[in-house]
Amino acid sequence: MAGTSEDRTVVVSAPGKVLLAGGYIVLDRKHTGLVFGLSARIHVLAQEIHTSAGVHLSEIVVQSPQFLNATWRYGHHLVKDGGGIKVTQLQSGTPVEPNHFVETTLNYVLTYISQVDKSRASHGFQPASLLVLADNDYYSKPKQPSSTDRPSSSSSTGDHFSLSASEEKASLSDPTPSTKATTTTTTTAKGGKHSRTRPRFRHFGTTLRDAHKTGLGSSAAIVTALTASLLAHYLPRSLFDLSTEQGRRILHNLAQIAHCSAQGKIGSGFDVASAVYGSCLYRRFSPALLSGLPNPGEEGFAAALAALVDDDDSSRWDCEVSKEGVGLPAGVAIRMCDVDCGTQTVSMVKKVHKWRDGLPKVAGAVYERLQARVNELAGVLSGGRIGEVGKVMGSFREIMRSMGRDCGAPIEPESQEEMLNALEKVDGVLGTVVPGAGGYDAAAVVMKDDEETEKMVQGFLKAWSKEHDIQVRLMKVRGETEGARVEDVGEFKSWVS
Ligand SMILES: Nc1ncnc2c1ncn2[C@@H]1O[C@H](COP(=O)(O)OP(=O)(O)OP(=O)(O)O)[C@@H](O)[C@H]1O
Ligand SMILES: C[C@@](O)(CCOP(=O)(O)O)CC(=O)O
Repeated sequence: MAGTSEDRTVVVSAPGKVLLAGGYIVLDRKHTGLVFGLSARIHVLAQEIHTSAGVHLSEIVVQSPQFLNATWRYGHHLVKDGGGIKVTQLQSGTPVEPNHFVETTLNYVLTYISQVDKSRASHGFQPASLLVLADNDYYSKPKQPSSTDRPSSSSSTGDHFSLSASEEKASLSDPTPSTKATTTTTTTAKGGKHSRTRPRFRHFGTTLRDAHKTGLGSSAAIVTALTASLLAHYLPRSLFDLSTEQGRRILHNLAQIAHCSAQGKIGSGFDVASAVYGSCLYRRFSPALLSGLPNPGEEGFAAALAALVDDDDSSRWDCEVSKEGVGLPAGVAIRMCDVDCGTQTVSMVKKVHKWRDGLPKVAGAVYERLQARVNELAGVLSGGRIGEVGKVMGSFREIMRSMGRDCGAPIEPESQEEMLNALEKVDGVLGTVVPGAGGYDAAAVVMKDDEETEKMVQGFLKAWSKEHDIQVRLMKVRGETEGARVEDVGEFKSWVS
């Protein structure tokens, strides 16, 4: 929670997503998608930077301590003719690659703040530090060195499993059970035991560019959490309060606009919607909504942005987020299997759209069939009809596969098909799917939520990995209904300066 008026330290987190059913069709306002929020969250801790007496600093610093070369420093200025606030990345020492999502979000959110809080004109933006902490499942595990070359001491340099200074900070001083590091014991090449500590936010030993994403929607989660933490840090509660319906609407609208701009395209926005609201049946907003908005820095941008974000006319913001009829049966979980690959969604969407535009009637009928499965799946899951999950998911997969064949996009590649078919035979597994756009992103498994099933699935994936010389693993992440939330700063106190 934000503290007193002097202490504006705040942590906001936003969940990742899994579009269980509705990929492609959800790009069309006629249709909806069934999206679940995930327990993997991106947290952003916003705090003031305290400067020594006489030192004047106006930087906003964003840092991702889990990656190499991931500190972005920004200066900012007010652009004439209502062009809003623009940030400029400052370089000192080793050049740092720009972070387009972070920079764009700052442009939009600082502009919005300066427009709705007139006192900003006189006192500007105090320097702030924004720390991004992503749950480990957003990225594939760094490759484990083979047992013969694994160093025997975890302090050796270059060992991705050793603790970086920041990891030590997190794992050693985190006070609550949920943030405590877990210790696992492995057998070394010489047969000795070797303990290593797994911190809550691990260091991936790579730059962000080289990290292997698992496809949980990191950009939507970071844009949403960064937007919310900036709003909560700089604005008084009377202007932004995430616990209210109005606060969530402001967050949703602003994050959607910033995310679309950073992506350079207008996706359906299901990922930002679930980052804000959690699991839901989602109908997209009309893309025309954003067409009249000037770009950051252009004349009239600030006023137009604030008017659009604050617009509560539902005929303009015509997206629909329905949480009713979305849920999971008791004792059932959505889990994810990382295949350590990742997918180029954009090229897949192009192929599907080319096919749809060439054969509108055929495609229309296929989309209708997919929509029927989306609705059925939502009904079966929220109604607790466990016995029907497999059939509905199987039928959804079949139509997606056939659409993929027709348009030449690997929506359910053969390797995934084979693995999922075999996985569905494991006791306790109810259904599987390659979610979202499909391809090689992490696969989703709807399964019984008990230790026995988890063990069997893990055993299956281990054997499958060995047999096929790949790395497939059951991630810790699970479907979760809650959206963006303010976290207890106390849980992050080792990161507060
Ligand atoms: N931990 C992080 N710290 C800072 N920026 C991040 C972090 N994680 C993601 N980003 C930003 O998000 C971008 C990744 O966005 P992209 O759309 O490629 O992936 P994604 O949203 O995870 O994709 P998918 O929907 O397939 O999961 C990065 O280039 C970076 O700008
Ligand atoms: C293809 C699409 O419908 C879903 C993409 O989902 P994902 O990024 O693969 O989870 C695109 C979109 O909805 O923006």
